[in-house]
Amino acid sequence: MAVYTHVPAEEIDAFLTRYDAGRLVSAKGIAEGVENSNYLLETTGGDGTSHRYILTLYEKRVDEADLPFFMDLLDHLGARGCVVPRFIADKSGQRLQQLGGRPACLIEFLTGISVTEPTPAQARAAGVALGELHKAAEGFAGERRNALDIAGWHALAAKCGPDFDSIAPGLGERVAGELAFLDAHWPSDLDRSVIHADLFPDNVLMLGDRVTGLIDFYFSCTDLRAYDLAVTHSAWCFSHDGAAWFGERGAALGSGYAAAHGLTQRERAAFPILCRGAALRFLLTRAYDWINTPADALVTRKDPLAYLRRMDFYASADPAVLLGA
Ligand SMILES: Nc1ncnc2c1ncn2[C@@H]1O[C@H](COP(=O)(O)OP(=O)(O)O)[C@@H](O)[C@H]1O
Ligand SMILES: N[C@@H](CCOP(=O)(O)O)C(=O)O
Repeated sequence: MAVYTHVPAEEIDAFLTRYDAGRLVSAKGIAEGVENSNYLLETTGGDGTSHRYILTLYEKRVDEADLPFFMDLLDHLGARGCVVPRFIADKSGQRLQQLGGRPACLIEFLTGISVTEPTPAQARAAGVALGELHKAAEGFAGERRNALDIAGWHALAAKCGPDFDSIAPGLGERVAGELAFLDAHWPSDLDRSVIHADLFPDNVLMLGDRVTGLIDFYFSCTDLRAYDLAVTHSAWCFSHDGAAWFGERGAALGSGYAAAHGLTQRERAAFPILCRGAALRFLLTRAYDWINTPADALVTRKDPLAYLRRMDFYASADPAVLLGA
């Protein structure tokens, strides 16, 4: 469960009086997620209708100064037909608040379920949604540096230092070797745009094969567009432990993305390296969290080694099979 900051229900009820959002009926900490504290709120309006909202308190890696970028991006994407949640303004037009000593926002609740074992049809729908997101992001004026780029990976690796080997013997050496490989081979000539950068199945809400919501844009940034597809590939096309790769999902994801956005030959050629980078990025944040998560946080830490297995797979896979024919 990701709740780092505990807010009593009375405080949430008082907080809600700033909004035209009704009175609090229930507030529940949300089990999923690792970055922020999230509550699902249910309220009743004056006419007796009930409403649901997400209350997010920003922790850890989210810098308060970046919140206007995320808000503007979701306004831009929402206005262009992407199913993304709105940040809700209070009675004075303010969207960014403070609660429990943290920056906090009230956010539109979107229906849908996060799939745990995506079918190829669902992977294709995710590819289409990512392609449409990239199309909709064209013309967005905001920019945000990716704090988790290669320089950021080096910095994280240095912070984990000797603790890597407490996760698995030899892990520090593996990470150093992969960083050296990526330093030498990371492409610099591919198109850049605003990307989601964390489009895991738990950040895509679906009903059947239909995408009903894209959430959790708190890693979104300006970076290589095809790197976003690589992140999504690493998250959607493997078993949770990273031991099994599902080629049909990869082909479906790739064909959905290519149909909605298009993928150049240079992006296809660089794809295996982008996937190695994506695998290392999540290995590193998971390893850092494995070592540093506070003991009293209600959060399920994610296994770094599940991303070491993906990294190994990408390093040895036939590049031609990753996105299908
Ligand atoms: N706008 C939303 N509509 C519906 N559910 C949401 C929304 N935002 C978050 N959630 C729920 O909260 C969970 C955690 O949110 P997320 O933004 O992924 O957290 P974190 O940033 O901590 O990883 C999601 O998996 C989803 O179940
Ligand atoms: N997707 C990352 C962790 C970030 O959590 P999320 O709930 O925001 O996706 C991972 O799986 O390591």
